[in-house]
Amino acid sequence: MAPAYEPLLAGETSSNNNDSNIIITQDEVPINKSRVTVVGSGNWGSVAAKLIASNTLKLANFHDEVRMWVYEEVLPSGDKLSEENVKYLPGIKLGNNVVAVPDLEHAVRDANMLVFVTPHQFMEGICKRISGKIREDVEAISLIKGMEVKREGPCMISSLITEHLGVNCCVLMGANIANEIAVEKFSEATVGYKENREIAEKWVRLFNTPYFMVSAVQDVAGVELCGTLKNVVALAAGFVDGLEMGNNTKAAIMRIGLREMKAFSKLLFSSVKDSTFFESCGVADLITTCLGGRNRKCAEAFARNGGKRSFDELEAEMLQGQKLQGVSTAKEVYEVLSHRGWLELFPLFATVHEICIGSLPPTSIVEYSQS
Ligand SMILES: NC(=O)C1=CN([C@@H]2O[C@H](COP(=O)(O)OP(=O)(O)OC[C@H]3O[C@@H](n4cnc5c(N)ncnc54)[C@H](O)[C@@H]3O)[C@@H](O)[C@H]2O)C=CC1
Ligand SMILES: O=C(CO)COP(=O)(O)O
Repeated sequence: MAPAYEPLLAGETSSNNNDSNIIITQDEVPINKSRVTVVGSGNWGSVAAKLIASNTLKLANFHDEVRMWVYEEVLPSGDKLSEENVKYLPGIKLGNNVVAVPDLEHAVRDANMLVFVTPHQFMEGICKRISGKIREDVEAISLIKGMEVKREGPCMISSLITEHLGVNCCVLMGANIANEIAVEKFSEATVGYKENREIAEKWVRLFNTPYFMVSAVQDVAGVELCGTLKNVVALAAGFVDGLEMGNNTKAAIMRIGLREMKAFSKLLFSSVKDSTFFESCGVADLITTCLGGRNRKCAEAFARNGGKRSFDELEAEMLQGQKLQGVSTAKEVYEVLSHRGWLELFPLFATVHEICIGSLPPTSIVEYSQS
């Protein structure tokens, strides 16, 4: 039997048969069809479902239907989120083959490809709820930019998924502001994988479209740390914008931030590759987030208000249910830095957290970050 990730043969099309797990290729070789569930239905989660659903219709080795777990608070009575996520992605059709499922266990139980894309703070609870309730052959991918800090040390979200669910977990990160991809503007993304290149290629095929170009690198930690840490630098860039310090200052902050991202990643995982920082997940994501992301936007407002309005207040007012990842990531990074005695090595990361909690004024971003 050919593996499910066997490249498609020319002329091969979807069988459109949702009732069977087996299809027959032109060579009469039966292959397993994969079932995909997206866990999360926020701004990026909805766009990810749209990308995937456009491909499962075209690719023969995937079932057409894509289930999307919808946390109950987003279900306005009577609205079908499978057509449009009126709260987190209004005005965009996700595809008729996206099925919104409010029950988490029901959403994941038949899938052998799980795509995790929720704000990072909810992932541990989600993993606990589905542990032991998923198929044994599940492959997972995390699109989540963030980390947890445990007593033992930092824990990336892909590791959290692997530890709780006992499954292999790739990551997909990149310069991917969701609202731009939703209207099919061109962008790139990076899949990070540990060992199994064929699984990574299967994920690439599931996400890749003419306007969303995906490539894979063997550096799961590097890719995930890039996506996670750039949110801290984006806050610094937002402070600079709020203080109207200009483009040169912002570029300087981005350069110092990139240097800290690389140094921190390599101190945590010696396997992290320099080349990863030149992929979409690295410098490109840093640039787009510092120019147009939500973390930048809220940090700009925070600085304009002289730090007098909290991030929680600004998030609720400006993002209407969407979640900032940078403020909690800055805290998590700070905990690692203090615990390991690295605070002096990472002045920008440390200063961002101290500004967020009100220990330093926003103007400190340039005074302290350079030392
Ligand atoms: N939005 C974007 O442009 C991009 C986001 N990302 C990353 O993707 C991840 C998810 O982001 P988004 O989809 O944008 O989410 P979002 O920022 O739109 O957050 C809202 C989501 O959180 C859910 N939620 C709220 N309370 C919850 C709870 N108690 N338990 C479980 N879920 C709850 C909501 O139902 C909704 O699905 C984040 O790590 C983010 O950094 C990555 C690339 C782009
Ligand atoms: O990760 C992102 C773009 O790649 C989005 O960043 P924000 O969460 O700051 O909007």
